[in-house]
Amino acid sequence: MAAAMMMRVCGTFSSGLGFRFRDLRSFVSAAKAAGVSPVKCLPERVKIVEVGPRDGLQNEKTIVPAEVKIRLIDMLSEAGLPVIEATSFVSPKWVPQMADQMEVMQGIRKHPGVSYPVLAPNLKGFQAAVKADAREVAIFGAASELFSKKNINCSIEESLQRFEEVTRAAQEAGVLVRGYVSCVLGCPYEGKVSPEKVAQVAKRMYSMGCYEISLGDTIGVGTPGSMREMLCAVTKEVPVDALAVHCHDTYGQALANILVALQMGVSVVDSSVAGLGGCPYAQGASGNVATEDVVYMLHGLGIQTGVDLQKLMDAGAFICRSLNRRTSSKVAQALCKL
Ligand SMILES: CC(C)(COP(=O)([O-])OP(=O)([O-])OC[C@H]1O[C@@H](n2cnc3c(N)ncnc32)[C@H](O)[C@@H]1OP(=O)([O-])[O-])[C@@H](O)C(=O)NCCC(=O)NCCSC(=O)C[C@@](C)(O)CC(=O)[O-]
Repeated sequence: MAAAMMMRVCGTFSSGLGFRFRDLRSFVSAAKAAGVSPVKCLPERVKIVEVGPRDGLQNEKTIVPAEVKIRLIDMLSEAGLPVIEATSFVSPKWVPQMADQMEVMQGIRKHPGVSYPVLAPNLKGFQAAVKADAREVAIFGAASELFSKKNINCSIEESLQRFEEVTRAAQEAGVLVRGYVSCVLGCPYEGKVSPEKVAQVAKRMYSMGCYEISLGDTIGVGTPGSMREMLCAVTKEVPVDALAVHCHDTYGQALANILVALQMGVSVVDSSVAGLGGCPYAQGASGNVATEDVVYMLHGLGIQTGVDLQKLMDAGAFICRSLNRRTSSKVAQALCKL
């Protein structure tokens, strides 16, 4: 009886197919009433959003040639990643590494069924992205005023107004929009960020038409405890099946934080091949969680991703060779010794 109830409770909350609880608290209460632990619920399939070619490379001091970026994206497509963030349409004065965005977009082999979103902070970036044939863009805001100012040179409110222009234009052009909220578990300039502030910004971005909101622990300070608290607040405002988590691994908490998010019904995870990455405007931010490590954990939990781990590691080895860098993926380090 309890097992059947658990199947029903977990199935509706975490599959992302039929979210019937108003918020996470209702779900947890229902699970407890059924005599089952809500933390045992995991999705059957997770969508991995590979951010290596953008988030992974944007902070590299030496310019990576466009042909290397193109080869990396092609290898990631071959590894079965369903979403690969390809580049950014931002100011080349702010992020010189992404100045070759048009060449990259024109050089990659677009696999059917794979999405290649690009960052677009404003209408100018959106229009350039459309010219480059992007079918999906990502707008990127923050839950911290100081980070917003440092990263995109405007207040949170000004950024949301700019994003509304982008989402309106995108709707007219039939382009999908994903939204990022940065600093959801802490800010390099302001310190603690309140879960309610994160929920408020996420709600605004979801209401203006973002199909998915990626919650960024930009400097990797979160723990499973703060991740749970933040998701409790956000799931009151945005359906859990429209949420993704984007964890940097500065304090070694990323996999644990992702596991908590999965247990709470999130089924979209951002990660970066070889653990490359870091935002140029977030002091102290280290790399994103490595895609290899996320895939290894998910497959170990019996969760499908559609990703071929060996081909993914080949892509990681390729980019590390090109950057003359050791991989940050523990899984790649371990398996390469075999
Ligand atoms: C937003 C701006 C442009 C504002 O920058 P601004 O200087 O305030 O912009 P502006 O409107 O005053 O324009 C200044 C100049 O930039 C140009 N410009 C204006 N817009 C564009 C554009 N889209 N593309 C190309 N050029 C642009 C514009 O044409 C003008 O050129 P000028 O007349 O001087 O020659 C700037 O601050 C910027 O580009 N910031 C991007 C910063 C960035 O890319 N950060 C990293 C990504 S976010 C991140 O990594 C976090 C994330 C997403 O991964 C999640 C997480 O981990 O939390």
